[in-house]
Amino acid sequence: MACCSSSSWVLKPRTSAWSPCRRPPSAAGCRRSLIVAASTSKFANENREYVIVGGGNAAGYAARTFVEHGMADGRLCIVSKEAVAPYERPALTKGYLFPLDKKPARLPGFHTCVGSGGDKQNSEWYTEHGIEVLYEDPVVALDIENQTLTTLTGKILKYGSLIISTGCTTIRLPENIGGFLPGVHYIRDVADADSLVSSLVKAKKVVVIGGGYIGMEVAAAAAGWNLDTTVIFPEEHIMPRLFTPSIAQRYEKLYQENGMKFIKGVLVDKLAAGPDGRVASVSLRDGSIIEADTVIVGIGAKPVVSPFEDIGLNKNVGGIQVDSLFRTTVPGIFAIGDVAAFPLKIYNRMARVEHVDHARKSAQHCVKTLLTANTQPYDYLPFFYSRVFEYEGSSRKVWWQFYGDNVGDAIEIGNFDPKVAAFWLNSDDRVKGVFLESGSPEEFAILPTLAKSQPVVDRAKLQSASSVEEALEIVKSSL
Ligand SMILES: Cc1cc2nc3c(=O)[nH]c(=O)nc-3n(C[C@H](O)[C@H](O)[C@H](O)COP(=O)(O)OP(=O)(O)OC[C@H]3O[C@@H](n4cnc5c(N)ncnc54)[C@H](O)[C@@H]3O)c2cc1C
Ligand SMILES: NC(=O)c1ccc[n+]([C@@H]2O[C@H](COP(=O)([O-])OP(=O)(O)OC[C@H]3O[C@@H](n4cnc5c(N)ncnc54)[C@H](O)[C@@H]3O)[C@@H](O)[C@H]2O)c1
Ligand SMILES: O=C1O[C@H]([C@@H](O)CO)C(O)=C1O
Repeated sequence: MACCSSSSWVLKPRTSAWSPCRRPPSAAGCRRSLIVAASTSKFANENREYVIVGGGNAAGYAARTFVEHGMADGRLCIVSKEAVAPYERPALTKGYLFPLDKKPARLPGFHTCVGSGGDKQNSEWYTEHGIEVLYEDPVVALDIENQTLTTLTGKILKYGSLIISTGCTTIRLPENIGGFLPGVHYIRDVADADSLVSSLVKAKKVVVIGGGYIGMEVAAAAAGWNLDTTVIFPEEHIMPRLFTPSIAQRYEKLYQENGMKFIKGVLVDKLAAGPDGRVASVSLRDGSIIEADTVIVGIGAKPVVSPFEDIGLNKNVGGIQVDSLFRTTVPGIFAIGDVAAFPLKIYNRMARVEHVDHARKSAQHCVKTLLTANTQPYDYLPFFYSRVFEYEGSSRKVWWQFYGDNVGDAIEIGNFDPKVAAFWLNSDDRVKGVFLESGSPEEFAILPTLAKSQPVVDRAKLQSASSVEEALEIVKSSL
């Protein structure tokens, strides 16, 4: 069989609307055409038809979609800053931090796409599918005119189409207040998680700074290690961007029952080192000092836009601006996952979503658009979740999911025994967002339909529901 296109390694024109041949190439055929084209090119061996920058969650799902379309073999290159093949990042603050005697998750156990029931794509999987992966060699420069990328080690990669999936990086406390001391941890990748585990094995007093996702997941993990743990954050309650004060209070009580201490409404002034140079204490703006041998900081993340600023950024939500097909303002260049500022069609606004469901779905949608005649706009329903206290022997596992938009008034039903639900209604009594803790699989499964359909409900009837089951029935019957 002839290769899909004898010109498959001749770079395509930079248009986001080109439609390549869709016949699956034979692996051998494609590799032959690579050798022929490369030897005649000015950029010998440097031409790549499709390049993905970033080897994270979105990249793993994008690679799978290339394979599904028969367009990976000999055509796709992933340039990664990390040393390992793409993995399901959420595991790092969940199974990865289980106590060492409670079977913690380790690679290769959670490479993408196992988090959604797909193949475990380890490094051999990429080799077998003819995908070139450049590890530990971040991209440091982009030349839009010449369609080239430069990596840290000096490789110059000429691309046909480029997908940027550089994700986010952790926001750090400044060095001059002790944010870089030994024993102070941030957690974004598997190397960070390993470093944290090496501190936890000898830790006695842990301070967690930040009351968001990282703070709550890492604090729950520290409880599993039976460590004296204090969580410090500037707001009134945990998870301030999503939880209502009342929902937060229920979770805080559960954490306190597991030995956690909270210091709320205060900012950190300084982290100080002991005689061994490691962090020894955390001073707060109110003058108090808390001893700590291990500090974990989770104060948010920011999109990694460098060195891609010239492509066009979104001023309001940050990140690289794309349209509903993940096309940037430069033809042939796309952005997906945490770094992409995209039109959130359902709410008619631009958004950046720093959660794994969007990373997976944006990757699939973008690659489908690139490889087929797809012109269907991305129509995303925001989905966030967390799971804590999952380790064997924990007295109470916690699993919540949220779909939609947390705008308007929240109506809360249930006693956290273990279920609780919340429904956000706008001024027209339309359901905008739904939250559920410890629901059954069937109950969780109905949530996206409720949030997507946004039914108008009888507010008084919903408020008087005596159980989560009854409340869900009321909303379902309004569809
Ligand atoms: C600890 C943790 C736990 C999380 N848990 C959950 C959860 O439970 N549920 C949920 O919905 N979401 C969770 N998230 C968020 C979720 O992991 C992200 O939304 C998702 O990983 C985004 O995928 P991405 O591919 O856009 O970015 P990432 O997965 O961050 O991948 C980006 C990759 O690009 C690399 N990179 C950056 N710059 C360059 C460069 N110049 N050249 C080459 N490579 C580069 C990075 O090293 C990284 O490997 C969690 C995040 C973290 C950090
Ligand atoms: N289950 C999940 O979806 C999940 C889990 C872990 C991480 N993540 C992702 O990882 C990234 C980082 O998470 P995160 O928890 O760091 O961010 P976050 O935005 O969820 O929480 C940041 C928290 O930091 C605190 N804070 C902010 N500035 C501070 C300061 N100067 N001093 C002290 N506290 C301060 C606030 O309490 C705030 O709630 C995000 O993209 C997040 O979506 C998601
Ligand atoms: O989405 C997820 O993927 C990982 C894990 O399931 C992979 O095995 C995890 O902990 C999630 O929350």
